[in-house]
Amino acid sequence: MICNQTLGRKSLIAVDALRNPLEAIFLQDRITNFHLVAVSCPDEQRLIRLALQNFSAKEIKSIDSTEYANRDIEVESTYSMQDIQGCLQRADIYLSNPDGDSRVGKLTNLTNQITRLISLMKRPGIITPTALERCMQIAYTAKLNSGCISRQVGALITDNNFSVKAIGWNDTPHGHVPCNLRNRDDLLSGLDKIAFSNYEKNDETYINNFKERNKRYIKIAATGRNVSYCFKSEFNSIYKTNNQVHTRSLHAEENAFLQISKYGGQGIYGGFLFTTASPCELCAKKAYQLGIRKIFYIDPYPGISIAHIIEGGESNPYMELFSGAIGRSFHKLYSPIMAYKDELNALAPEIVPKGIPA
Ligand SMILES: Nc1ccn([C@H]2C[C@H](O)[C@@H](COP(=O)(O)O)O2)c(=O)n1
Repeated sequence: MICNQTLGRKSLIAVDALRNPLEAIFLQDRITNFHLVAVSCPDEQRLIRLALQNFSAKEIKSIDSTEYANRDIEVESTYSMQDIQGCLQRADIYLSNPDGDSRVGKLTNLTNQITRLISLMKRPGIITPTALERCMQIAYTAKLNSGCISRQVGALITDNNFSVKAIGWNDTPHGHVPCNLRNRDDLLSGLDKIAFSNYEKNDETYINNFKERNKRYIKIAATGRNVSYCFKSEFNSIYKTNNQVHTRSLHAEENAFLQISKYGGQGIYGGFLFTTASPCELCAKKAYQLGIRKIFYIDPYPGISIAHIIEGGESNPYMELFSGAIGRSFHKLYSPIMAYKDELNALAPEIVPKGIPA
């Protein structure tokens, strides 16, 4: 919020539209009261809406090829091009706009969310977080524990009253060394033996491929960086596959489900799953089988798990895009500047009732 000196009024500034995550990070790092707001809706709704606005299938394909282009990190222009997915992952606030109708007067759902947000920006702590925000914030915090070098995901399971039953993040099984703490040179020079599997240490095809791929990282190792690696990528590069099963980590959702089997707890039939990335096919099957009723998510994880698993059969869990503040914006918007009681008292001079000695 800035003060417009000519009019003597406070203003909020909306920048429309940021589509590059580095641009967004630049502003997030420099402006304390900057909130990166992602307005999104389920993909099928997005397509309906574009069609309602008379975009042809060809035009939609062309927009998508720019906004959701495949990224090659070795090409310099990658860092300045549009990357909606990258921006979604960096957002501080998510607004969900699932209505098929895009006429402004009809956007009550979106308008309500924006009104709430502006009230919080003007007066942090004026209301408390929603149950969805509270729960997703826990999942969001949990994800930072992940030692996965590809993507960090956090998950939370609650019953249908939002009472927390388990949390999880994607990581290797307890006892295995997480990927961020392993390095290529240790495997090749036979150090840190416990960190590597017998397969990695002994399979000739794997080792030969690994040595070949290692050449590109030699310069980086010389700078002192820990050159860790993703086993899934190494393995898939040999057999020219893209098999997710080879990830060393348990998925965040799976880990949360397993906490209950491991340490005991309450059944979660009919409960809710909060996850920072929508579930893959394997986790979607587990959630379905466990009788999870609603799945709240932030990033759509690529794949067919929603259409193929979640929407199949007749006891479908309901998928809901998360809406609300997360991470640093959660703290900024919900931390009152001073206790509200003190603010009211400071504004209203005390009245001493008659008859009571001062
Ligand atoms: N719903 C999801 C999606 C992914 N992951 C985790 C598993 C791997 O650790 C990592 C894989 O990310 P990527 O497929 O981007 O390599 O993310 C997860 O825990 N839950």
